[in-house]
Amino acid sequence: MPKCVVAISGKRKSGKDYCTKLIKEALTLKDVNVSVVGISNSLKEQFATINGLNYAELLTDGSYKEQFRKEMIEWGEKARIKDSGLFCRSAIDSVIDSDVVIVSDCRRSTDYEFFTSKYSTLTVRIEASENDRKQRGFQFVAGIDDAVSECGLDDYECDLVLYNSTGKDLQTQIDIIVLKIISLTKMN
Ligand SMILES: Nc1ncnc2c1ncn2[C@@H]1O[C@H](COP(=O)(O)OP(=O)(O)OP(=O)(O)O)[C@@H](O)[C@H]1O
Repeated sequence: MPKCVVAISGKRKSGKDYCTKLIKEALTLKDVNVSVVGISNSLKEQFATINGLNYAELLTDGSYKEQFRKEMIEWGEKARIKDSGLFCRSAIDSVIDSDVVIVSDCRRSTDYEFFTSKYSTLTVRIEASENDRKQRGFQFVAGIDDAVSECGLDDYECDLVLYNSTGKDLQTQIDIIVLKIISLTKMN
């Protein structure tokens, strides 16, 4: 069972994956046994298994994923109504022996409820200016960026906020988060 779950959220192109990678590298340098999982990957894996599809292709942004996108979203919503923790559970079950698990894409309050109720969890919000996000490829899409799947955690009070914008000292913030994670692993 993980000693610490780092549950990351943030708007599109805020840098969730980028910061996850930096946190993972910094923890690995300190000999911490750490894994990274994604809730949306867990959804895609289950959808692929049930429908006999190519999971690896569903992970890419190509036309294969686009063919199944709508159906996959609808299936995921129905599955979440029955069991809101389904994809969180299957994501973390795959790495249950790691001391630290970073969940790189929490989007809904039910995701945070799942992890905080079961594990010693550090909730981390990645913040970036809209300008920086746009430079990283963000474009507002109605129906996506104003939906619960993107805004569900906007008002959640996370334990830590990481400012990943131009002019912010990201590395110092990563160092602080890493110390906090290590202290949590020592308490459990
Ligand atoms: N501090 C940074 N310095 C340089 N490049 C960055 C920084 N933060 C993010 N990026 C780049 O911006 C792009 C988007 O970042 P990333 O994929 O981490 O965002 P995300 O929040 O995971 O996006 P999405 O919500 O679409 O999954 C990537 O190409 C990443 O390498």
